[in-house]
Amino acid sequence: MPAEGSSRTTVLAIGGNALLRGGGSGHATIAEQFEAARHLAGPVAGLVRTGARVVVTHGNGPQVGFIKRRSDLVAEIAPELPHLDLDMCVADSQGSIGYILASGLSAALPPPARPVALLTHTVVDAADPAFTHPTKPIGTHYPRAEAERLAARHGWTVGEDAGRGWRRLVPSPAPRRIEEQAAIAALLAAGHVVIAGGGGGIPVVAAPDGSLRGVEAVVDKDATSALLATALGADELIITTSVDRIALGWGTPHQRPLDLLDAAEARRHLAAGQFPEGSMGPKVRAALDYLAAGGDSVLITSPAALGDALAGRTGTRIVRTPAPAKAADQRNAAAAET
Ligand SMILES: NC(=O)OP(=O)(O)O
Repeated sequence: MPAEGSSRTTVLAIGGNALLRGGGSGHATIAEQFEAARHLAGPVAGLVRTGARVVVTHGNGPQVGFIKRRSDLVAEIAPELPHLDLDMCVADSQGSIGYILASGLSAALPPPARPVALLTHTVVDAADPAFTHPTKPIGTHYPRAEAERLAARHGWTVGEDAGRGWRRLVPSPAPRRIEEQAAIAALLAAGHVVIAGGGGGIPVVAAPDGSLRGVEAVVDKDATSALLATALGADELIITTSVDRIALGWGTPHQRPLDLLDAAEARRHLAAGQFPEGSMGPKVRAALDYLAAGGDSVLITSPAALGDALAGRTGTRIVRTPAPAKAADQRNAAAAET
């Protein structure tokens, strides 16, 4: 529970993959996912103990693809069952992942803080060009030939996913508004750890009468996390990913981890192609969106390193204002040696 009068707010984004690591194949058992959630809960509880109000957002890239695939396969043997469009699949994933994360957090949070998983709708623009240009990888990674066979059979768009295999690609429009923003703020003020914006939010478009209609898309959870952090006036956005720190020259003999950089440097490296699409690119772009909207600081690190990163021992911090050159050089040089 935040200290009385505290208004420090942190938005912490967790990738859908983070719960699935237990299974080497990326298909962890449910028990392994609950175990992973218990591991994630420790650093979140640590944040809460510092008095922070914490919103946990999460990805669903693998899970939403599994749910969609299940629905498509069931259609072949039980065609009477309702088909699930992507908005339904995202809603399903928010329920199941929210359940798993809340379970892990419940055990770790200092009383009387309690987690609340909130179904969250993300309003997108019906005219977003992303609807005709699918880029968001979901579900299982396949060898190229298998992905192309499935694409031909089911009418999927498929593409290579950052060197990790081929996956189904779906539209990923930019998030414009979080429908439950005020409810999230109220839950935070009441002392809850709020799990929200899961899977980037249930993708909806708004009709002129204000009603919401689900659409066939999966919104990028880092983009939604940045928008939510901005909307809540959060003091910090933390984006967790598969590495402890981001790096220049990733995968080359000249790879250099980054400890501290400012928004202008990050923008320059992004434009130079240092942060690939489908991998670090969307995370750095989300960080820059948040900083451009007035946020002060973004921390990028892995879930396992989160505790150390919060203590300043690892992680990459991107700050809005120019980092003092000497301090940044010293910290990046030290990072390169580790
Ligand atoms: N929705 C989303 O961006 O999920 P991942 O981060 O798991 O891909």
